[in-house]
Amino acid sequence: MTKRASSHSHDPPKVIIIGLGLIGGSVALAIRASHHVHIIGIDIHEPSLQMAKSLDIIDEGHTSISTTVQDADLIVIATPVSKTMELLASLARHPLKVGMMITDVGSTKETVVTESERLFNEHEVTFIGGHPMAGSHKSGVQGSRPDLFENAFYILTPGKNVDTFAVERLKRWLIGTNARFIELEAEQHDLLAGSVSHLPHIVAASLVHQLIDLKQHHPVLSDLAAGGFRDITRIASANPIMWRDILVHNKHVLIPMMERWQADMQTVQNLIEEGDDDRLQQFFSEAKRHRDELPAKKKGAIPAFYDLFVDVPDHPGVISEVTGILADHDISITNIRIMETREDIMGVLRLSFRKEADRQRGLDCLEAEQFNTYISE
Ligand SMILES: NC(=O)C1=CN([C@@H]2O[C@H](COP(=O)(O)OP(=O)(O)OC[C@H]3O[C@@H](n4cnc5c(N)ncnc54)[C@H](O)[C@@H]3O)[C@@H](O)[C@H]2O)C=CC1
Ligand SMILES: O=C(O)C(=O)Cc1ccc(O)cc1
Repeated sequence: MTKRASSHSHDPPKVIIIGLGLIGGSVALAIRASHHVHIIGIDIHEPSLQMAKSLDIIDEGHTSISTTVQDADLIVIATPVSKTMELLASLARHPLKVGMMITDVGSTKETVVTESERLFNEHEVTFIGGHPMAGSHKSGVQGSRPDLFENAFYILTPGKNVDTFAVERLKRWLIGTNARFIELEAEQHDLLAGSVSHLPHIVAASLVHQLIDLKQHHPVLSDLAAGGFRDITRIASANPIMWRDILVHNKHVLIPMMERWQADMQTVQNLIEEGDDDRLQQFFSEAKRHRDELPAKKKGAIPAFYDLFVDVPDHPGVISEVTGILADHDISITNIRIMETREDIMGVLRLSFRKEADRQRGLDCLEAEQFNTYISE
């Protein structure tokens, strides 16, 4: 169902965000940063709406789509994918403004794009699938940031009936994300996201499951599972409902990938059993070569951090001196780690920043205080 525009021409455009979590909130903030708009948030969880309102992410909030959608110029659906499918069906039953646009942010694209093509076939509205390839294992609107997608790939999957002007229009809406837009076929998107994001997520969760079993007999294991284990399993702390939906909607990609994964595990097992040292080493060196070739600074499904290394003399108080200099210049760091203590009693601090600009400012002010800093890719 579509209807003619009814709002007054001087009213700011109306943007509706359905699902005010980490991603919905961050998209709202990015749109607000670049447009004069009225933003309506819709979420079944009332406290999320209140939080979004108090953080000035939305202008008004509602717990159902009801009548609010009819004047919308842009609707962004930012719920777990199965809910997105239901919401698309529900939107198609509502009167919508002619020429308005709907997009989503879900981690899988094919089922959503196919469903939208079926539902909006007769409507004068445009649906373009979207997937910002950045985020976090933390969920909820309180973690929203306008720069969450800065420099990240933001994949758009326009269906076959969508023209290039509509894609440009959506990019303009999302310009405040400062993301790098690329267009892919939904099918290709799901294959690639399956490989770099969905399968690794299953593996991370499965590693944690192994730990649960062993921990029952060896309580000290939790303490030992710091460092590498924490890094490789960080994503297993993400929202289980969201990940359940991703697996359900990317089933046909993930099943063959998991078969391949199991075959690879079997191969490694055979090499160990056969004592084939050469091929075992080859297994690791080939993986290392390809891993080392991955771009270091680009944001992808695994967020990159901007690291700065600082030589520090090994004396008490030096760490607070470094962090104090950064705090004095109002520069936030996301992580700090003592890398090594060298024989010549110098240590190395690794400081992680969220943005390249922050790292550069950090470098400038630490160098000004006579610290030796360097960047290593
Ligand atoms: N978390 C991440 O890092 C990324 C997530 N995505 C995708 O973004 C989408 C949202 O993820 P997050 O923001 O992380 O989740 P979240 O859990 O932070 O937020 C989801 C929000 O949707 C609301 N919601 C659920 N059902 C609803 C319904 N029927 N109507 C209205 N609101 C409803 C929830 O109350 C919640 O506030 C998912 O489809 C996910 O696949 C995409 C890129 C990155
Ligand atoms: O936290 C991380 O490293 C992520 O990989 C976040 C993420 C989760 C789901 C996506 O579809 C995209 C990015």
